[in-house]
Amino acid sequence: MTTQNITKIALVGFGTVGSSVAKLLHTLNLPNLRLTHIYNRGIAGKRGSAEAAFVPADAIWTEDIEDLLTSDADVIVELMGGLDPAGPWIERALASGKSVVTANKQLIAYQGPALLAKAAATNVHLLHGAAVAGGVPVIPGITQGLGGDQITRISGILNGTCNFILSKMEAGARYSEVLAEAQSLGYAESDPTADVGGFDARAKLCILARIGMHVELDPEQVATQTIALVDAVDFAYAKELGCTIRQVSRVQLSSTSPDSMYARVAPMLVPRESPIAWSHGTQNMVVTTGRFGGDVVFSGHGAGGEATAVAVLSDLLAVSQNSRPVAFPVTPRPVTGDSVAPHYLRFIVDDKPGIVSAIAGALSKVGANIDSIIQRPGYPKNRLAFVVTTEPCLTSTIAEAVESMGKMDCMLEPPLSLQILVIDDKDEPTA
Ligand SMILES: NC(=O)C1=CN([C@@H]2O[C@H](COP(=O)(O)OP(=O)(O)OC[C@H]3O[C@@H](n4cnc5c(N)ncnc54)[C@H](OP(=O)(O)O)[C@@H]3O)[C@@H](O)[C@H]2O)C=CC1
Ligand SMILES: N[C@@H](CC=O)C(=O)O
Repeated sequence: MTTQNITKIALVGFGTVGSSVAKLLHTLNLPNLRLTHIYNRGIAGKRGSAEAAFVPADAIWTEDIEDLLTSDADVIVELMGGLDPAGPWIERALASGKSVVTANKQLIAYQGPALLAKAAATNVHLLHGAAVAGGVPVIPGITQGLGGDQITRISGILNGTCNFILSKMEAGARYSEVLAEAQSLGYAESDPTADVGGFDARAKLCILARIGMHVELDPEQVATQTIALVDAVDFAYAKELGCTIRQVSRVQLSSTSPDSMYARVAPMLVPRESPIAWSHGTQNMVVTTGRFGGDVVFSGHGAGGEATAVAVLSDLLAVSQNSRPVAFPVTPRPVTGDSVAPHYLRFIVDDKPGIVSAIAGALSKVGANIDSIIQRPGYPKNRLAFVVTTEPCLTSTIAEAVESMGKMDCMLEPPLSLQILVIDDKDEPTA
Protein backbone atom coordinates (compact mmCIF):
# COMPACT_ATOMS: atom_id res chain seq x y z
CA MET A 1 0.00 0.00 0.00
CA THR A 2 1.02 3.64 -0.09
CA THR A 3 2.94 5.88 2.31
CA GLN A 4 2.30 5.42 6.05
CA ASN A 5 0.21 2.32 5.21
CA ILE A 6 -2.74 4.44 4.13
CA THR A 7 -5.05 2.61 1.73
CA LYS A 8 -6.52 5.08 -0.76
CA ILE A 9 -10.05 4.24 -1.80
CA ALA A 10 -11.80 5.22 -5.03
CA LEU A 11 -15.56 4.72 -4.97
CA VAL A 12 -17.39 3.86 -8.20
CA GLY A 13 -21.10 4.49 -7.58
CA PHE A 14 -22.50 6.83 -4.93
CA GLY A 15 -25.96 5.32 -4.47
CA THR A 16 -27.47 3.44 -1.53
CA VAL A 17 -24.42 1.35 -0.71
CA GLY A 18 -21.73 3.75 -2.00
CA SER A 19 -22.96 6.65 0.12
CA SER A 20 -23.25 4.32 3.14
CA VAL A 21 -19.62 3.27 2.65
CA ALA A 22 -18.65 6.96 2.75
CA LYS A 23 -20.74 7.38 5.90
CA LEU A 24 -19.15 4.41 7.68
CA LEU A 25 -15.63 5.45 6.65
CA HIS A 26 -16.35 8.89 8.10
CA THR A 27 -18.03 7.60 11.26
CA LEU A 28 -15.56 4.83 12.11
CA ASN A 29 -12.60 7.03 11.10
CA LEU A 30 -10.36 4.01 10.59
CA PRO A 31 -6.80 5.35 10.53
CA ASN A 32 -5.58 3.37 7.51
CA LEU A 33 -8.51 3.88 5.12
CA ARG A 34 -8.93 7.14 3.22
CA LEU A 35 -11.63 7.96 0.66
CA THR A 36 -9.92 9.87 -2.14
CA HIS A 37 -12.16 9.63 -5.25
CA ILE A 38 -15.85 9.34 -6.08
CA TYR A 39 -17.15 8.52 -9.52
CA ASN A 40 -20.81 8.66 -10.57
CA ARG A 41 -22.81 9.91 -13.52
CA GLY A 42 -24.51 13.24 -12.79
CA ILE A 43 -21.83 13.93 -10.20
CA ALA A 44 -23.05 17.45 -9.38
CA GLY A 45 -26.30 16.02 -8.00
CA LYS A 46 -24.41 13.49 -5.88
CA ARG A 47 -22.04 16.16 -4.58
CA GLY A 48 -25.01 18.28 -3.57
CA SER A 49 -26.75 15.44 -1.71
CA ALA A 50 -26.97 15.21 2.09
CA GLU A 51 -24.76 12.07 2.00
CA ALA A 52 -21.90 14.12 0.52
CA ALA A 53 -21.33 15.56 4.02
CA PHE A 54 -19.54 12.29 4.91
CA VAL A 55 -16.97 12.64 2.12
CA PRO A 56 -13.59 14.17 3.01
CA ALA A 57 -13.25 17.75 1.76
CA ASP A 58 -10.18 16.91 -0.34
CA ALA A 59 -11.77 13.93 -2.14
CA ILE A 60 -12.08 14.23 -5.93
CA TRP A 61 -15.64 14.01 -7.35
CA THR A 62 -15.75 13.08 -11.02
CA GLU A 63 -17.88 11.68 -13.81
CA ASP A 64 -14.82 10.56 -15.76
CA ILE A 65 -13.82 7.01 -14.78
CA GLU A 66 -10.30 7.65 -16.15
CA ASP A 67 -9.72 9.96 -13.17
CA LEU A 68 -9.98 6.89 -10.94
CA LEU A 69 -8.37 4.26 -13.13
CA THR A 70 -5.29 6.39 -13.69
CA SER A 71 -5.14 7.74 -10.12
CA ASP A 72 -2.89 6.62 -7.27
CA ALA A 73 -5.85 4.97 -5.50
CA ASP A 74 -4.99 1.53 -4.11
CA VAL A 75 -8.50 0.07 -4.21
CA ILE A 76 -11.43 0.55 -6.55
CA VAL A 77 -14.71 -0.07 -4.69
CA GLU A 78 -17.30 -0.89 -7.35
CA LEU A 79 -20.85 -0.19 -6.12
CA MET A 80 -22.56 0.60 -9.38
CA GLY A 81 -23.92 -2.85 -10.29
CA GLY A 82 -24.45 -4.55 -13.67
CA LEU A 83 -22.06 -6.39 -15.97
CA ASP A 84 -21.11 -3.51 -18.24
CA PRO A 85 -19.31 -1.10 -17.79
CA ALA A 86 -18.51 -2.43 -14.30
CA GLY A 87 -16.79 -5.57 -15.68
CA PRO A 88 -14.38 -3.89 -18.11
CA TRP A 89 -13.55 -1.19 -15.57
CA ILE A 90 -12.74 -3.77 -12.91
CA GLU A 91 -10.56 -5.66 -15.39
CA ARG A 92 -8.63 -2.49 -16.12
CA ALA A 93 -8.24 -1.70 -12.44
CA LEU A 94 -6.89 -5.20 -11.70
CA ALA A 95 -4.56 -5.13 -14.71
CA SER A 96 -3.12 -1.82 -13.52
CA GLY A 97 -2.32 -3.24 -10.09
CA LYS A 98 -5.27 -1.90 -8.14
CA SER A 99 -7.22 -4.12 -5.79
CA VAL A 100 -11.00 -4.25 -6.18
CA VAL A 101 -13.79 -4.61 -3.65
CA THR A 102 -17.28 -5.09 -5.09
CA ALA A 103 -20.84 -5.93 -4.03
CA ASN A 104 -21.75 -6.86 -7.61
CA LYS A 105 -23.22 -10.36 -7.37
CA GLN A 106 -24.16 -10.60 -11.07
CA LEU A 107 -20.62 -9.81 -12.18
CA ILE A 108 -19.08 -12.20 -9.66
CA ALA A 109 -21.57 -14.98 -10.50
CA TYR A 110 -20.94 -14.72 -14.25
CA GLN A 111 -17.28 -13.66 -14.39
CA GLY A 112 -15.85 -14.36 -10.93
CA PRO A 113 -13.24 -17.00 -11.88
CA ALA A 114 -11.88 -14.95 -14.81
CA LEU A 115 -11.66 -11.80 -12.69
CA LEU A 116 -10.04 -13.65 -9.79
CA ALA A 117 -7.45 -15.04 -12.23
CA LYS A 118 -6.72 -11.50 -13.41
CA ALA A 119 -6.32 -10.34 -9.81
CA ALA A 120 -3.93 -13.24 -9.12
CA ALA A 121 -1.91 -12.37 -12.22
CA THR A 122 -1.14 -8.90 -10.91
CA ASN A 123 -1.00 -10.03 -7.27
CA VAL A 124 -3.85 -7.80 -6.12
CA HIS A 125 -7.05 -8.51 -4.21
CA LEU A 126 -10.55 -9.00 -5.55
CA LEU A 127 -12.97 -9.29 -2.63
CA HIS A 128 -16.74 -9.51 -2.83
CA GLY A 129 -17.98 -10.15 0.68
CA ALA A 130 -20.97 -7.85 0.18
CA ALA A 131 -22.16 -9.71 -2.93
CA VAL A 132 -24.06 -12.34 -0.90
CA ALA A 133 -26.35 -11.63 2.06
CA GLY A 134 -25.41 -7.96 2.47
CA GLY A 135 -24.04 -7.46 5.97
CA VAL A 136 -23.99 -11.16 6.90
CA PRO A 137 -20.40 -12.48 6.71
CA VAL A 138 -21.39 -15.63 4.87
CA ILE A 139 -18.62 -15.43 2.25
CA PRO A 140 -15.73 -15.07 4.71
CA GLY A 141 -17.56 -17.44 7.06
CA ILE A 142 -17.70 -20.19 4.45
CA THR A 143 -14.29 -19.63 2.87
CA GLN A 144 -12.32 -19.10 6.06
CA GLY A 145 -14.47 -20.98 8.54
CA LEU A 146 -15.81 -24.02 6.69
CA GLY A 147 -13.03 -24.84 4.22
CA GLY A 148 -12.21 -27.81 6.43
CA ASP A 149 -15.59 -29.47 5.91
CA GLN A 150 -17.27 -30.96 2.84
CA ILE A 151 -20.42 -28.93 2.33
CA THR A 152 -23.21 -31.03 0.82
CA ARG A 153 -26.01 -28.49 0.79
CA ILE A 154 -26.51 -24.74 1.01
CA SER A 155 -30.01 -23.43 1.47
CA GLY A 156 -31.83 -20.43 2.81
CA ILE A 157 -32.98 -16.92 2.08
CA LEU A 158 -30.71 -14.88 -0.14
CA ASN A 159 -32.84 -11.91 -1.17
CA GLY A 160 -33.82 -9.28 1.37
CA THR A 161 -36.37 -7.62 -0.89
CA CYS A 162 -38.34 -10.85 -1.40
CA ASN A 163 -38.19 -11.66 2.29
CA PHE A 164 -39.36 -8.15 3.11
CA ILE A 165 -42.26 -8.51 0.66
CA LEU A 166 -43.32 -12.03 1.64
CA SER A 167 -43.04 -11.52 5.40
CA LYS A 168 -45.13 -8.34 5.12
CA MET A 169 -47.68 -10.10 2.89
CA GLU A 170 -47.88 -12.78 5.56
CA ALA A 171 -48.98 -10.00 7.92
CA GLY A 172 -51.61 -8.77 5.44
CA ALA A 173 -49.79 -6.21 3.26
CA ARG A 174 -50.33 -5.95 -0.51
CA TYR A 175 -47.60 -7.08 -2.91
CA SER A 176 -47.36 -3.87 -4.97
CA GLU A 177 -47.26 -1.63 -1.90
CA VAL A 178 -44.50 -3.54 -0.15
CA LEU A 179 -42.45 -3.82 -3.33
CA ALA A 180 -42.61 -0.02 -3.66
CA GLU A 181 -41.60 0.31 0.01
CA ALA A 182 -38.62 -2.03 -0.51
CA GLN A 183 -37.53 0.10 -3.45
CA SER A 184 -37.83 3.35 -1.53
CA LEU A 185 -35.79 1.91 1.36
CA GLY A 186 -32.93 1.00 -1.01
CA TYR A 187 -33.29 -2.78 -0.66
CA ALA A 188 -34.29 -3.61 -4.23
CA GLU A 189 -32.03 -3.78 -7.28
CA SER A 190 -32.30 -0.93 -9.78
CA ASP A 191 -34.54 -3.29 -11.80
CA PRO A 192 -36.57 -5.07 -9.07
CA THR A 193 -37.40 -7.89 -11.50
CA ALA A 194 -33.96 -9.18 -10.48
CA ASP A 195 -35.24 -9.55 -6.93
CA VAL A 196 -38.79 -10.84 -7.41
CA GLY A 197 -37.89 -13.01 -10.42
CA GLY A 198 -35.17 -14.79 -8.45
CA PHE A 199 -32.22 -13.66 -10.62
CA ASP A 200 -30.49 -11.81 -7.77
CA ALA A 201 -30.73 -14.83 -5.46
CA ARG A 202 -29.61 -17.27 -8.15
CA ALA A 203 -26.43 -15.21 -8.73
CA LYS A 204 -25.78 -15.37 -4.98
CA LEU A 205 -26.52 -19.11 -4.92
CA CYS A 206 -23.98 -19.69 -7.72
CA ILE A 207 -21.36 -17.73 -5.76
CA LEU A 208 -22.07 -19.78 -2.63
CA ALA A 209 -21.91 -23.03 -4.61
CA ARG A 210 -18.51 -21.93 -5.94
CA ILE A 211 -16.95 -20.94 -2.62
CA GLY A 212 -18.64 -23.61 -0.48
CA MET A 213 -19.02 -26.63 -2.74
CA HIS A 214 -16.26 -25.77 -5.24
CA VAL A 215 -18.55 -26.20 -8.24
CA GLU A 216 -19.07 -23.70 -11.04
CA LEU A 217 -22.73 -23.39 -12.10
CA ASP A 218 -24.08 -21.46 -15.07
CA PRO A 219 -26.52 -18.98 -13.48
CA GLU A 220 -28.73 -19.16 -16.58
CA GLN A 221 -29.29 -22.87 -15.94
CA VAL A 222 -30.48 -22.42 -12.37
CA ALA A 223 -34.27 -22.80 -12.13
CA THR A 224 -36.01 -19.67 -10.90
CA GLN A 225 -39.64 -18.94 -10.15
CA THR A 226 -41.08 -15.49 -9.52
CA ILE A 227 -42.71 -14.51 -6.23
CA ALA A 228 -44.98 -12.09 -8.12
CA LEU A 229 -47.71 -14.73 -8.52
CA VAL A 230 -47.98 -15.45 -4.79
CA ASP A 231 -51.26 -14.05 -3.52
CA ALA A 232 -52.83 -13.29 -0.14
CA VAL A 233 -54.91 -16.45 -0.59
CA ASP A 234 -51.73 -18.53 -0.66
CA PHE A 235 -50.71 -17.28 2.77
CA ALA A 236 -54.16 -18.24 4.08
CA TYR A 237 -53.87 -21.76 2.68
CA ALA A 238 -50.21 -22.08 3.70
CA LYS A 239 -51.27 -21.27 7.27
CA GLU A 240 -53.82 -24.09 7.18
CA LEU A 241 -50.97 -26.39 6.18
CA GLY A 242 -48.77 -25.22 9.08
CA CYS A 243 -46.54 -23.27 6.71
CA THR A 244 -45.65 -19.81 5.50
CA ILE A 245 -44.16 -18.77 2.14
CA ARG A 246 -40.58 -17.62 1.55
CA GLN A 247 -38.29 -17.31 -1.45
CA VAL A 248 -35.94 -20.23 -0.82
CA SER A 249 -32.61 -20.80 -2.56
CA ARG A 250 -31.10 -24.22 -2.46
CA VAL A 251 -28.12 -26.07 -3.96
CA GLN A 252 -27.04 -29.66 -3.32
CA LEU A 253 -25.98 -32.77 -5.20
CA SER A 254 -28.87 -33.93 -7.36
CA SER A 255 -30.65 -37.10 -6.31
CA THR A 256 -32.25 -37.46 -9.76
CA SER A 257 -29.38 -36.72 -12.11
CA PRO A 258 -25.96 -38.22 -11.26
CA ASP A 259 -23.00 -35.80 -11.37
CA SER A 260 -25.37 -32.83 -11.58
CA MET A 261 -26.19 -30.29 -8.94
CA TYR A 262 -29.75 -29.51 -7.94
CA ALA A 263 -30.23 -25.74 -7.66
CA ARG A 264 -33.44 -23.78 -7.44
CA VAL A 265 -34.64 -20.33 -6.38
CA ALA A 266 -38.39 -20.24 -5.84
CA PRO A 267 -41.16 -19.27 -3.48
CA MET A 268 -41.82 -22.38 -1.39
CA LEU A 269 -44.11 -23.40 1.41
CA VAL A 270 -41.93 -23.47 4.52
CA PRO A 271 -43.08 -25.30 7.66
CA ARG A 272 -43.52 -22.86 10.55
CA GLU A 273 -41.09 -24.81 12.70
CA SER A 274 -38.27 -24.29 10.17
CA PRO A 275 -35.85 -21.46 11.09
CA ILE A 276 -36.31 -20.21 7.51
CA ALA A 277 -39.94 -19.37 8.37
CA TRP A 278 -38.82 -17.14 11.22
CA SER A 279 -36.91 -14.72 9.00
CA HIS A 280 -38.64 -11.38 8.61
CA GLY A 281 -37.96 -8.13 6.77
CA THR A 282 -34.60 -7.95 5.02
CA GLN A 283 -33.22 -10.81 7.05
CA ASN A 284 -31.20 -13.35 5.08
CA MET A 285 -30.47 -16.82 6.36
CA VAL A 286 -27.94 -19.27 4.97
CA VAL A 287 -27.81 -22.82 6.29
CA THR A 288 -24.80 -24.88 5.24
CA THR A 289 -24.81 -28.61 5.78
CA GLY A 290 -21.38 -30.12 6.23
CA ARG A 291 -20.52 -33.80 6.00
CA PHE A 292 -18.49 -33.60 9.21
CA GLY A 293 -19.59 -30.41 10.99
CA GLY A 294 -23.33 -30.63 10.37
CA ASP A 295 -25.49 -27.54 9.99
CA VAL A 296 -24.15 -24.00 10.37
CA VAL A 297 -26.51 -21.02 10.20
CA PHE A 298 -25.65 -17.46 9.13
CA SER A 299 -28.30 -14.82 9.61
CA GLY A 300 -28.73 -11.04 9.60
CA HIS A 301 -29.61 -8.09 7.38
CA GLY A 302 -29.18 -9.09 3.75
CA ALA A 303 -30.02 -5.73 2.20
CA GLY A 304 -29.78 -2.05 2.99
CA GLY A 305 -27.02 0.51 2.63
CA GLU A 306 -25.42 0.44 6.06
CA ALA A 307 -25.57 -3.34 6.57
CA THR A 308 -23.98 -3.87 3.17
CA ALA A 309 -21.38 -1.17 3.78
CA VAL A 310 -20.20 -3.16 6.82
CA ALA A 311 -19.22 -6.01 4.49
CA VAL A 312 -17.51 -3.58 2.10
CA LEU A 313 -15.48 -2.00 4.91
CA SER A 314 -14.52 -5.43 6.23
CA ASP A 315 -13.17 -6.29 2.77
CA LEU A 316 -11.30 -2.98 2.66
CA LEU A 317 -9.67 -3.78 5.99
CA ALA A 318 -8.68 -7.21 4.65
CA VAL A 319 -7.11 -5.56 1.60
CA SER A 320 -5.29 -2.98 3.70
CA GLN A 321 -3.87 -5.76 5.89
CA ASN A 322 -3.06 -7.89 2.84
CA SER A 323 -5.19 -10.74 4.19
CA ARG A 324 -5.76 -13.48 1.57
CA PRO A 325 -8.90 -15.66 1.54
CA VAL A 326 -8.66 -19.44 1.32
CA ALA A 327 -9.11 -20.57 -2.30
CA PHE A 328 -10.02 -23.95 -3.84
CA PRO A 329 -10.04 -25.13 -7.46
CA VAL A 330 -13.60 -25.23 -8.85
CA THR A 331 -15.14 -27.69 -11.33
CA PRO A 332 -17.94 -26.81 -13.77
CA ARG A 333 -21.06 -28.89 -13.08
CA PRO A 334 -24.38 -29.28 -14.92
CA VAL A 335 -27.40 -28.19 -12.95
CA THR A 336 -31.02 -29.32 -12.70
CA GLY A 337 -33.99 -27.70 -10.96
CA ASP A 338 -35.83 -30.99 -10.73
CA SER A 339 -36.21 -32.72 -7.40
CA VAL A 340 -38.65 -34.89 -5.53
CA ALA A 341 -40.82 -32.82 -3.18
CA PRO A 342 -44.42 -32.54 -2.05
CA HIS A 343 -46.18 -29.78 -4.00
CA TYR A 344 -48.83 -27.17 -3.28
CA LEU A 345 -51.17 -26.47 -6.20
CA ARG A 346 -53.54 -23.51 -6.00
CA PHE A 347 -56.42 -23.09 -8.42
CA ILE A 348 -58.72 -20.14 -9.09
CA VAL A 349 -61.76 -21.49 -10.91
CA ASP A 350 -65.24 -20.63 -12.07
CA ASP A 351 -66.83 -23.39 -9.98
CA LYS A 352 -68.84 -26.18 -11.60
CA PRO A 353 -69.20 -29.95 -11.08
CA GLY A 354 -66.34 -32.22 -12.09
CA ILE A 355 -63.38 -29.87 -11.53
CA VAL A 356 -61.83 -31.84 -8.67
CA SER A 357 -62.16 -35.11 -10.55
CA ALA A 358 -60.55 -33.57 -13.66
CA ILE A 359 -57.64 -32.31 -11.55
CA ALA A 360 -57.32 -35.71 -9.87
CA GLY A 361 -57.34 -37.30 -13.33
CA ALA A 362 -54.53 -35.03 -14.58
CA LEU A 363 -52.42 -35.86 -11.53
CA SER A 364 -53.10 -39.56 -11.74
CA LYS A 365 -52.16 -39.53 -15.46
CA VAL A 366 -48.61 -38.45 -14.54
CA GLY A 367 -48.48 -40.77 -11.53
CA ALA A 368 -48.77 -38.07 -8.85
CA ASN A 369 -50.69 -38.87 -5.69
CA ILE A 370 -52.95 -36.33 -3.95
CA ASP A 371 -52.20 -35.78 -0.26
CA SER A 372 -54.97 -33.29 0.58
CA ILE A 373 -57.66 -31.08 -0.94
CA ILE A 374 -58.49 -27.87 0.94
CA GLN A 375 -61.24 -25.37 0.22
CA ARG A 376 -61.71 -22.55 2.71
CA PRO A 377 -65.27 -21.18 2.91
CA GLY A 378 -66.08 -17.65 1.79
CA TYR A 379 -64.65 -17.44 -1.72
CA PRO A 380 -67.21 -16.58 -4.42
CA LYS A 381 -68.25 -19.53 -6.61
CA ASN A 382 -67.37 -17.65 -9.77
CA ARG A 383 -63.82 -17.10 -8.47
CA LEU A 384 -63.18 -19.99 -6.18
CA ALA A 385 -59.72 -20.52 -4.73
CA PHE A 386 -58.84 -24.00 -3.55
CA VAL A 387 -55.72 -26.07 -3.04
CA VAL A 388 -54.46 -29.56 -3.72
CA THR A 389 -51.28 -30.85 -2.12
CA THR A 390 -49.43 -33.84 -3.50
CA GLU A 391 -47.24 -36.50 -2.04
CA PRO A 392 -43.53 -36.20 -2.94
CA CYS A 393 -43.13 -36.19 -6.71
CA LEU A 394 -40.72 -34.77 -9.29
CA THR A 395 -41.29 -31.06 -9.96
CA SER A 396 -41.11 -31.77 -13.70
CA THR A 397 -43.89 -34.35 -13.33
CA ILE A 398 -46.10 -31.87 -11.49
CA ALA A 399 -45.31 -29.23 -14.13
CA GLU A 400 -46.58 -31.60 -16.84
CA ALA A 401 -49.88 -32.08 -14.98
CA VAL A 402 -50.18 -28.35 -14.23
CA GLU A 403 -49.75 -27.54 -17.90
CA SER A 404 -52.67 -29.76 -18.83
CA MET A 405 -54.82 -28.45 -15.94
CA GLY A 406 -54.13 -24.87 -17.07
CA LYS A 407 -56.01 -25.66 -20.28
CA MET A 408 -59.22 -26.58 -18.46
CA ASP A 409 -62.12 -24.20 -19.27
CA CYS A 410 -62.87 -23.48 -15.62
CA MET A 411 -59.37 -22.10 -14.85
CA LEU A 412 -59.45 -18.32 -14.44
CA GLU A 413 -55.67 -18.15 -13.89
CA PRO A 414 -52.84 -20.57 -14.54
CA PRO A 415 -52.55 -22.84 -11.47
CA LEU A 416 -49.78 -21.88 -9.04
CA SER A 417 -47.41 -24.72 -8.19
CA LEU A 418 -44.98 -24.40 -5.27
CA GLN A 419 -42.65 -26.93 -3.72
CA ILE A 420 -43.27 -27.66 -0.04
CA LEU A 421 -40.00 -27.61 1.87
CA VAL A 422 -39.47 -30.72 3.94
CA ILE A 423 -37.34 -30.33 7.03
CA ASP A 424 -34.49 -32.85 7.21
CA ASP A 425 -35.64 -34.63 4.09
CA LYS A 426 -33.85 -37.95 3.72
CA ASP A 427 -33.86 -37.71 -0.06
CA GLU A 428 -30.64 -35.77 0.02
CA PRO A 429 -27.34 -37.33 -0.88
CA THR A 430 -24.67 -36.82 1.76
CA ALA A 431 -21.50 -36.89 -0.29
N1 LIG B 1 -28.82 -2.05 -1.88
C1 LIG B 1 -28.50 -3.16 -1.25
O1 LIG B 1 -29.09 -3.51 -0.20
C2 LIG B 1 -27.40 -4.03 -1.75
C3 LIG B 1 -26.81 -3.81 -2.96
N2 LIG B 1 -25.81 -4.63 -3.40
C4 LIG B 1 -25.14 -4.37 -4.66
O2 LIG B 1 -24.42 -3.14 -4.53
C5 LIG B 1 -24.35 -2.49 -5.79
C6 LIG B 1 -24.92 -1.08 -5.64
O3 LIG B 1 -26.25 -1.19 -5.19
P1 LIG B 1 -27.06 0.10 -4.69
O4 LIG B 1 -26.17 1.03 -4.00
O5 LIG B 1 -28.25 -0.44 -4.00
O6 LIG B 1 -27.51 0.70 -6.08
P2 LIG B 1 -27.90 2.22 -6.39
O7 LIG B 1 -28.70 2.18 -7.64
O8 LIG B 1 -28.49 2.86 -5.19
O9 LIG B 1 -26.48 2.89 -6.65
C7 LIG B 1 -25.75 2.70 -7.82
C8 LIG B 1 -25.03 3.99 -8.14
O10 LIG B 1 -24.24 3.79 -9.29
C9 LIG B 1 -24.61 4.77 -10.26
N3 LIG B 1 -24.54 4.16 -11.57
C10 LIG B 1 -25.21 3.07 -11.98
N4 LIG B 1 -24.88 2.78 -13.26
C11 LIG B 1 -24.01 3.72 -13.64
C12 LIG B 1 -23.30 3.97 -14.85
N5 LIG B 1 -23.44 3.16 -15.92
N6 LIG B 1 -22.48 5.02 -14.91
C13 LIG B 1 -22.33 5.81 -13.84
N7 LIG B 1 -22.95 5.66 -12.66
C14 LIG B 1 -23.79 4.60 -12.56
C15 LIG B 1 -26.02 5.19 -9.93
O11 LIG B 1 -26.27 6.49 -10.42
P3 LIG B 1 -27.76 7.07 -10.50
O12 LIG B 1 -28.10 7.51 -9.10
O13 LIG B 1 -27.64 8.16 -11.46
O14 LIG B 1 -28.63 5.93 -10.96
C16 LIG B 1 -26.01 5.13 -8.40
O15 LIG B 1 -25.51 6.31 -7.82
C17 LIG B 1 -25.13 -3.38 -6.77
O16 LIG B 1 -24.23 -4.26 -7.39
C18 LIG B 1 -26.06 -4.16 -5.84
O17 LIG B 1 -26.45 -5.37 -6.38
C19 LIG B 1 -25.35 -5.67 -2.65
C20 LIG B 1 -25.89 -5.94 -1.44
C21 LIG B 1 -26.99 -5.18 -0.90
N1 LIG C 1 -31.64 -6.41 -3.78
C1 LIG C 1 -30.84 -7.24 -2.93
C2 LIG C 1 -29.84 -6.40 -2.22
C3 LIG C 1 -28.78 -7.20 -1.62
O1 LIG C 1 -28.11 -7.99 -2.24
C4 LIG C 1 -31.74 -7.91 -1.91
O2 LIG C 1 -32.88 -7.49 -1.77
O3 LIG C 1 -31.29 -8.87 -1.28
